[in-house]
Formats: sequence, structure tokens, C-alpha cells
Amino acid sequence: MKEFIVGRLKSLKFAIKGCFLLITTEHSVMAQTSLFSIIVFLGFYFDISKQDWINQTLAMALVLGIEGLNTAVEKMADFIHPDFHSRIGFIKDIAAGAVTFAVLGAVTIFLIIYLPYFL
Ligand SMILES: Nc1ncnc2c1ncn2[C@@H]1O[C@H](COP(=O)(O)OP(=O)(O)OP(=O)(O)O)[C@@H](O)[C@H]1O
Repeated sequence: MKEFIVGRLKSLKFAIKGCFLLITTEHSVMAQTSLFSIIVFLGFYFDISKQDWINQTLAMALVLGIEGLNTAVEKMADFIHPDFHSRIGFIKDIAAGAVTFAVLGAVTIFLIIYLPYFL
């Protein structure tokens, strides 16, 4: 049992390190976290409902989570095959496409929540 807990804590430490690496080294994640800070500010400013906090938190987590996986795919592709190859291009394009789906969903949710405050 002790081994299990120590193992999980170690994994958590590496996972938090991964979050830190994403935020401090990846420009796309930096841009997204900056934008999300503004969204969180707007949440407090307009005193949005509990349900809207849940909705926007899920939207932001989804974008950052998929962006993180996209970054991992890009890094792995660059490591395995640093030269230009159409299959690497395809893999990177569909990974970026996955992020785009999440971003479109998140933008839709943000518009549903905040547009009424600006109309
Ligand atoms: N080795 C490669 N072979 C073929 N096409 C590639 C290759 N590397 C990149 N590409 C093409 O360039 C696009 C951008 O790739 P890149 O790795 O620069 O990602 P990015 O989205 O610009 O990420 P970042 O800004 O985080 O570096 C890919 O989606 C793909 O179409």
C-alpha cells in the first residue's frame, strides 16, 4: 500500500512538472493560458453562475489537455523523424485538428456565456 501511494505521488510530481513545462515552454499554451486568465477575470467580473463556471472550466481544461497531447505528438514526431515526411505532416495535421475541435467548442461556450453581457 505504501509503495502504491509513493508511486502515485511520484507520478503526480512528474505530471505537475509536465504542466509547468507546457506553460513555460510552449507558445501555444502560453497564449491559451493568457486568454483563459482573461476569461476567468470575466467570470468574476460578471459574477457568472456556478453552472457557467463548470462549463467554462471544462472548456478550458479540454483545450489545454488536447493542446498538451498535440505538443507531445509533435515532439515525438520530431524526435522519431526529424526530416520532412508527408506522413509526419499528416500526423501533425490531425493532432492540430483535434485541438481545433476543442477550441471551436470552447469559443462557442464562451460566446454563449459572455455575449449576452455585451449586447
Ligand atoms: N517533419 C515534417 N514533415 C512534414 N510536414 C511537417 C513536418 N513538420 C511540420 N510539418 C507541417 O507543418 C505543420 C506545423 O508543424 P509544427 O511542428 O511546426 O507545429 P506547430 O503547430 O507550428 O507547433 P509549434 O508552434 O508548437 O511548433 C504541421 O501540421 C505539418 O503540416
